[in-house]
Amino acid sequence: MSVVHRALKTHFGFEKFRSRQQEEAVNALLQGDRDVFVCMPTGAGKSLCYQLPALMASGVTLVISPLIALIQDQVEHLKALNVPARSINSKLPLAERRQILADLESETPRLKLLYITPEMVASPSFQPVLSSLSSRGLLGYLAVDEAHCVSQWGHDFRPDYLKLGDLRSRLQGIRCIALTATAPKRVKEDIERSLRLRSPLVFSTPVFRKNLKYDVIFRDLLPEPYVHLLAFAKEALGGNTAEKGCGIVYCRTRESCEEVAHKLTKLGIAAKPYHAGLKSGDRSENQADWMADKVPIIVATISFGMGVDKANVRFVVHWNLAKSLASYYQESGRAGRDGLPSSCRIYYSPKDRDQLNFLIRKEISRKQEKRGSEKEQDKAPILDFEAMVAFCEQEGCRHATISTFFGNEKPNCAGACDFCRDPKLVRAQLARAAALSTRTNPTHSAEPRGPFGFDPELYAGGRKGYGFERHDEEYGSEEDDSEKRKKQFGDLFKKQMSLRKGSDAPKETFVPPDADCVLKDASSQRIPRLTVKSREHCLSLLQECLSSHSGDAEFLHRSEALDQAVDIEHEIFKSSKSANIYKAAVLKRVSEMKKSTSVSVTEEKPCESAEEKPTCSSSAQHLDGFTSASQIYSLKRKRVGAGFRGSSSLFQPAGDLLKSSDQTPGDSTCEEESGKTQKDNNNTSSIKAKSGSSSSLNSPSKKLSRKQQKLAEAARDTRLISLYFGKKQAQRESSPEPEETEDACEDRSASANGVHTLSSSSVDAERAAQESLCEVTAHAEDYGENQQSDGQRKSPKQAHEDRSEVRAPSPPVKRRRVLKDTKRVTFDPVVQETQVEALNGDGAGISRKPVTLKEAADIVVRCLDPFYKQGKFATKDLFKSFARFLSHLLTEGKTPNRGQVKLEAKRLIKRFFSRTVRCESESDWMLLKTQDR
Ligand SMILES: Nc1ncnc2c1ncn2[C@@H]1O[C@H](COP(=O)(O)OP(=O)(O)OP(=O)(O)O)[C@@H](O)[C@H]1O
Ligand SMILES: [Zn+2]
Repeated sequence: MSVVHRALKTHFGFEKFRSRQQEEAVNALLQGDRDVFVCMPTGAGKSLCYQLPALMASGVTLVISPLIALIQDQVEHLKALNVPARSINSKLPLAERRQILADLESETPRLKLLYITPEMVASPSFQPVLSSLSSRGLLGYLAVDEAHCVSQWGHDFRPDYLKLGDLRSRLQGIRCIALTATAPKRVKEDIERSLRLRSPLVFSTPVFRKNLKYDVIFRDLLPEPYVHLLAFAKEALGGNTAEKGCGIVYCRTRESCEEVAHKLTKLGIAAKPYHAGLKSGDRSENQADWMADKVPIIVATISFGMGVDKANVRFVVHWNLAKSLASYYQESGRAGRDGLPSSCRIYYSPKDRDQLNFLIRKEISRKQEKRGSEKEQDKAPILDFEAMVAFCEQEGCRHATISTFFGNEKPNCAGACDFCRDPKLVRAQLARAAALSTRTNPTHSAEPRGPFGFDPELYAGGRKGYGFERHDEEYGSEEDDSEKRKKQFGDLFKKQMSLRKGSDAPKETFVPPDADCVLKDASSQRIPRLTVKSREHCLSLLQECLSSHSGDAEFLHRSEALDQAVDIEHEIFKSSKSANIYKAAVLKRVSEMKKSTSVSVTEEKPCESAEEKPTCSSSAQHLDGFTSASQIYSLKRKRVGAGFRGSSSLFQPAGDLLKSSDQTPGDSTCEEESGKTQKDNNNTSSIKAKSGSSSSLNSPSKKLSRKQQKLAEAARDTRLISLYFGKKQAQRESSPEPEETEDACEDRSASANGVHTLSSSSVDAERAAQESLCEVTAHAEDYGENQQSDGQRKSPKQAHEDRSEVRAPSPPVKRRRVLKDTKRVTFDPVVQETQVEALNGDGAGISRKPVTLKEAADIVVRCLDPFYKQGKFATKDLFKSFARFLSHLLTEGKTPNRGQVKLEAKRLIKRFFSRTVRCESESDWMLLKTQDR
C-alpha cells in the first residue's frame, strides 16, 4: 500500500480513490511543482483533493470558501474525522477564535486546514496572521474552493474572489489548487487568469454522467400536471419508495413548494416542503426526515442542496426553470451520486420562462442603476439563461447541450435523454407547444422564434444591457438621459409584452411580481386588469388594519398581521371575478374589521365605515381609483385642505384627518369625533402642538383625536409597507416634488444617522482590532458587510443611500408638519426634536417625554421589521425575543425619549447585523449587552 493510500485510509477511512482524477489531483499537489485546477461534478469528491495533501504536507493549508455555511459543514465533517481543521468567522465564539489565533502564532501550529471567507482573507486585519505564517514557512497550500466565483461570467460571481489574485502573488512559493464543479470554458479561463495559476495541471471530469436521464415536459400541455409528476416520481422511485431512494422537486417560490408538496401528499406520496419561510425547526425536521428516508420527496427552493450529500436521490425535478444552464447542471447533478440510474426532468412553462427572464433583467438593471454604468459581464446571466431556455426548446440531445456548454466534447448519450431516445416524441411535443402558443397569442405565428415563442431578440433592450422598468411608472417631465432611457425601455417593454400577449392595449400588460412578493398566486393573471401592484396595495391595507387592531401586547403583530393579510387577500382574490369586485371585497373586509374593532374600543367612536355613514367618507372615490398609500398618508400642502369633509374612513387622507377636527359639529356625521377631539384638547399631544405651528395651513386650533392619530399612523405605515413591496414606488415618492416633503427630510435624517452609525461602528471595530488580535474577525466581517453586491467597497454615502432603501419608520406626523414649515435643513433628529419643541414653545412635546417599554418595543419592532422581512432571523420567535431584548436594553434604568430610543435601536441593530449575517440563536445578541453598549 502506498503512503498516499495509507493516509487516505488513516484519515478518511477510504480504501481507494473515488476516481482516477481524484487520485491524480492528490498526487499532483503532493509531488508536483505546478498549480492544480480541478473541475469535477458535484459530489465527485473534490474536497479530498486538497484535504489529503494538506494533512500530508507540513504547515497550514488555507482554504477559501465563499459561504460560512459551507465552511461550517466542511469543518464539522473534518472535526468528526479528527482532522485538525478550523475556521475563523463571525459566528465563532471569542474564546475559540483566540485559541485558533494562538495556535497559528505558535511555533508549530497544530491546525492543518484553516477555512476562511474571501472577505476575511482580504481584510487588512488578517494580513499580519497571514504574513506571519508565510514568513515562517508555515503555509501548506492555498485551496480555492468554488473557484468559479472568481469569474464575472460565472453565475455566482463574488467580487472578493478577485482579490485572491493579489493574495496569490504575495504568497510566492505556495502552490494553489482551484476547485469547481461548474466551469464553462470562459469561466475556466477566467479562473486561471484571475488566480494567476502557473501553468496548472488540469484534472477535469467530463460533465457527462451517463447514469442521469434528462428530459423536458411542457407543463402547459398537461391536463393534470400534478398527476403527471406523481407518476414520474413513482416510476423513478421504483414503487417501494422506502428502499429505492428519494427525490427532490425544485420550485422557485415558497408558495409553489407548499402547493406541490401538498398536492403530491394528497395524491398519495409523502412530500415535505423546504424553504426559508418555514420555521427553522420545521425546515430542519423536513430535511432530516428526507435525509433519513422517512419522507421520499422534498419540495424545495434552490437554497436546498448546498452541502446536502445524499447518494440515493433517484430524481431531481425542476417544477420551475433554473436561472442558468450551469445552475441547472449543478442542481440536477444531485441525482444519482451513487452512480445508479436516475432521472432529471424539467416541467417547462413559457410563463415561467418569461417571469424569470423579467426578473433576471430587472436585477441587472437594478445593479446597473446602482453602479451607474453598464458592464460587459452584465450579459452573463442573460446568456446563461438563454442557454437554459435553449436546452428546453431546442431539438437536440440534452447531454450534448450540457457538454458543449462546458466546453466538453459531445458525449455518447446512448438514449440517456428524451431526444436521443425518441426524437419524434420531442418534436411532436415542441409542435404542440408551438401550436398552443400560437393559439394563445396569434401574433406569434408570424414571428421567427422557438416553439413557445422564445426569441432572444425579443428582449433586445436587455441584450444591450438595459433592464426592464415597470412600464406603468410615471416619468418626470424633465427627461435627462437616464430618464429618457428608462422611458425608451419602458416603451420597449410595453411593446414587447404586447407582442407576447397579442394585445396592443398597454393597460393590459401584466407586470410580473417582484421576487420578494409575498402575495399568494402573485403571478396569476386570472382577474383581468388587476395588477400585482393593486393587489399589494390591498394587502397592505388589510395588514395595517389587522396590525393596528390586533391588540397591543404583541411584539410581532406586524409580521403576524402580514401572514393573516396574505391569506385574507388570497381568499378574496380567489373568489372575485373582476378587479372591481375584488377591490370592493377588500374594502368591505377592511371596513368590517374596523367595525368590529371599534365596538371593543370604547374610547373611539368615530364614523365607522363608508357603508354606514356615507356622508362621512370618501371611500367611493378611493374604491374606484385605489387611493395610494402615499395619498392617505401624505401631509403635502396641496392635499391639505382639498380633502373631504369630516371623514374618518380608513381611506381618508391624513391631511383631511387633520382637517376634520375643524368641522363644526353639525357639518357631518362626525360630530362625536369632533366633540371628542375638543374634549381631548387638554391631553395635548405633540401632534396638536405641531399642527399648531403650521397654523396657516392646517387649522391649528384643533388637535387630532386618538383615532385620527392612529389612522394617520396607520396610513403612514401603509405607505411604508408599499415602500417595502415596491422600492420603485419609494423612489418615485421621494423624488423631487414641487414642495419638499417630510419624507425627504426623514430620509436624510436616516442617512445622517447612517453616517454616524457607520463611522462609529468602524471606529469601534478598529479599536477592537487594536485591543486584541482576536477581534480581527469582527472587523473583517464588517468589511465584508460593507461590500456592494458588485464588489466595490461602499463609500459611507453609498452605504447610507442603500440603507435608506429599506427605510426606517418615519417620525410621528406631528414632527413632519413642523419640520416642513421650518424648511428643514438639519438632519440630526435630536436637533430637529429640539427645534420642534422650541416652536411649540412649551417644551412638552412627545419627543422629550420618556417612552414606556411598550412604546420602545413598538419603535424597536419597526426598526427591526425590515431585517425580519429580509430573512435575517432564522425564526419569528428569535425576532420577537430580540425585539424584547432590545426594548428592555433601551429602557431599563433609563428614561429615554422616542428620538433617543430610535437612534439607539438603529445603532444597535446596525451593529448587530454588521457582525451577524443571520440571527440563528439567542446567543447571537448576547455580546450586544456587554460589548456594544
Ligand atoms: N475516495 C473516496 N471514497 C469514497 N468516498 C469518497 C471519496 N472521496 C470523497 N468521498 C465522499 O464523497 C462525498 C462527496 O465529496 P465532496 O463533498 O468532496 O464532493 P465535492 O466534489 O466537493 O462536491 P460539491 O461540489 O458538492 O462540493 C463525500 O461524502 C466524501 O466523503
Ligand atoms: Zn441525448
